[in-house]
Amino acid sequence: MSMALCLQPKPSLYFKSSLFAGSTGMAQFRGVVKQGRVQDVFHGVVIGKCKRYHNSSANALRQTQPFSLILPGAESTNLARESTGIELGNTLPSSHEILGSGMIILKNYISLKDQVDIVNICQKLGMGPGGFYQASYRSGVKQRLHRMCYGRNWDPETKYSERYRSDGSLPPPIPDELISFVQTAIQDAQAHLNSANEIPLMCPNICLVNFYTTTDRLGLHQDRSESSDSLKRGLPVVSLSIGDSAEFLYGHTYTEDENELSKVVLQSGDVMIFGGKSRLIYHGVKTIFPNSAPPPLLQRTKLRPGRLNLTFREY
Ligand SMILES: O=C(O)CCC(=O)C(=O)O
Ligand SMILES: [Fe+2]
Repeated sequence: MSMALCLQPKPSLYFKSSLFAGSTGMAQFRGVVKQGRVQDVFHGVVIGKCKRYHNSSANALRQTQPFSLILPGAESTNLARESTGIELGNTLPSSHEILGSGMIILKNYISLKDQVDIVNICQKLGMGPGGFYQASYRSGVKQRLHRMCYGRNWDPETKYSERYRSDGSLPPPIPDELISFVQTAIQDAQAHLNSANEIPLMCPNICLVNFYTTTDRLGLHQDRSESSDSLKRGLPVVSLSIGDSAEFLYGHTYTEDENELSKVVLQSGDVMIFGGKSRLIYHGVKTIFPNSAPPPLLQRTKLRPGRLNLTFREY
C-alpha cells in the first residue's frame, strides 16, 4: 500500500491495494449466561448453547430464507444505485478516541458515500449464496442476529472448522476495496498511538457481517477463534459501524455486572479497532438506538431500521 493512500484522511473504498488471499477467524462466546443479570443486560444471543455442535439439514433449509437490508418494497425502486441528488458530503469532522492500549475509535471515519457503498455491497452479497442467515444451534435455537461471512466460514458452534456453511454455501471472498479500506484504517490508527506496535498491521482474511434490528443484542464475549499465532501477535479486530448507533460494552475481565464494564456509543461511520493488549477484551452490544442513523444514508440506501456491523480479522 502506498504512503499516499495511508495519508488519506478518509480513504475511499475505491483506492485498491493488493488482494490478500487466505483463511481466517472469530468470536468465542462465553458460555455462562443464565437467568440473571447478564441475561437481562445481553438478551440477544444464546451464549449458553455455544458448546453444542450442529449441522442438521433441516436447520440448514430453515436458515436460507433471504434477508434484505433494504426496506421491503424499496429494492425495486433501485434507489440504492442511482444518484438521487441527496447530498452525501460529510459535515462532521473525523476525530479519534483512544480507549486503552491497542484500542481506538476513529470517529466519523467512513465517509457517507462509502457507507452507502458498503450497504450496497452487503445487500448484494447478502441476498446471494452465502448471504445473510440466522445461525442455529443443534438444539434448534436460532441466533437472533442476521449474519454472513466473507473470506471464510465462521459459525458460533463450529467456529472455523467447517469450510461450508450448514446450508451448503461457501462465503464470498472479502471485496478488495474493503481489505484496502481496513488496512488504511489500521495505519491511520497507528499514527495516533504512542507506538505503532500497539496495533499491528494485518491482512484481513475473514469478515463477519452482522445486522442488528433495533431489538437485537450481542452478549458479552471474546473474539478468540482465530489462530493462536494471530491472537499471540495481537492482530486487531477492525469493526465498522453503519446505520443506527449502538451502545458497546467492554472490559478486560469477565463480569456479570454491567456496571463494571466500560461503555461507548458507536455511530454510523465509526471504526473501532482493538488489538495488541486489548485483543482479548470482553465485549458486547447492549442497545441499538432506534432512529439514530444519518438521514442521508437512509434516504440513499433505504436501509431498514437497525445497524450493520462488519468485523475484519486475520486468521
Ligand atoms: O457489533 C459490534 O460492534 C460487535 C460485533 C462483534 O463483537 C462480533 O461480531 O464479534
Ligand atoms: Fe466480537
